[in-house]
Amino acid sequence: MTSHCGLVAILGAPNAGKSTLVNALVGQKIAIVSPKAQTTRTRLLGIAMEGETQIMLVDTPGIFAPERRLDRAMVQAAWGGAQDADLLALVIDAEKGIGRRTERILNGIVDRPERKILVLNKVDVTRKDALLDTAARINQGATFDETFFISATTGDGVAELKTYLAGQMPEGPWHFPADQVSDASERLTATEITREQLYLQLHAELPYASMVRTETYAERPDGSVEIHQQILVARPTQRAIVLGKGGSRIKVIGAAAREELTRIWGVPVHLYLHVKVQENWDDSRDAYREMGLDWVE
Ligand SMILES: Nc1nc2c(ncn2[C@@H]2O[C@H](COP(=O)(O)OP(=O)(O)OP(=O)(O)O)[C@@H](O)[C@H]2O)c(=O)[nH]1
Repeated sequence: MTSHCGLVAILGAPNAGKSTLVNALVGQKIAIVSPKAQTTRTRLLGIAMEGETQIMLVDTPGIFAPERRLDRAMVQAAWGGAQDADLLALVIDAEKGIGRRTERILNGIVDRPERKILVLNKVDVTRKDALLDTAARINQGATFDETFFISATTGDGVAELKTYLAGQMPEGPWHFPADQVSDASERLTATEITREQLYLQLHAELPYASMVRTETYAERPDGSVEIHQQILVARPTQRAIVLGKGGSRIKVIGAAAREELTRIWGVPVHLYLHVKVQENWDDSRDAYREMGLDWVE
């Protein structure tokens, strides 16, 4: 049989469920998911296999009106991820419907030559009439070749979507070995998993003002992995929040991240976290490079 391989760009407003969908299509967690919008910062490739077809999925940061430099860089990464795609998939939170952000993306892709599909997500929590109404309204523009109704969390409709995507991929050799699920390095995975725990364990504004940096990653002779990470925050008050009373919160964050990494890699992980105050960390080019983002003026 001839092999097929192609790139699908997953677009959508923050919180639409793009990362959850990529994980569902890959069949394994590769992108971090959180109830907070704008969790996804960098371009990350998920790799799904269906028979002899390799589907590369670009999980882009949710596109929104950028004001801060960090946000602008994320938007730039999002559109970069959509370049060279064989197919564009717009994911919409069906329960919320079409907001300004989705409209902006729609305007951005309407004239693009690629095949486009509409994915209405979260059908598990959406009323049927609202669902059909949203689908009909968006399809008035005749922008989309197909419409899918899915739930990325329950898996409803995901297999059909995957089969469809596979059928759209052009003929060609695979870009990755069949058992590879993502293009993220171990370092990046470690960074992302700790960042996910920061999002999950902390509330309020703090996570947007923080950055995780993996300083060292080393395999020990016994096969386990030792990782040292810095959590950069902008102010001493934020440091105190991350640490928690007597260091209790950083302990919980570290333990959860360590467990998750051990589960993903199947080897014991030793994780050391240090919280560091660095004012204006988000104004440094180095920080952007480490996050996989381009510096924007
Ligand atoms: N009920 C329900 N919740 C979902 C579904 N898919 C995703 N979610 C939830 O929606 C929230 C956002 O999901 P993500 O996958 O992080 O969304 P995203 O579009 O990648 O978000 P950004 O990283 O902000 O761009 C999470 O709390 C998910 O658990 C679904 O099918 N049904």
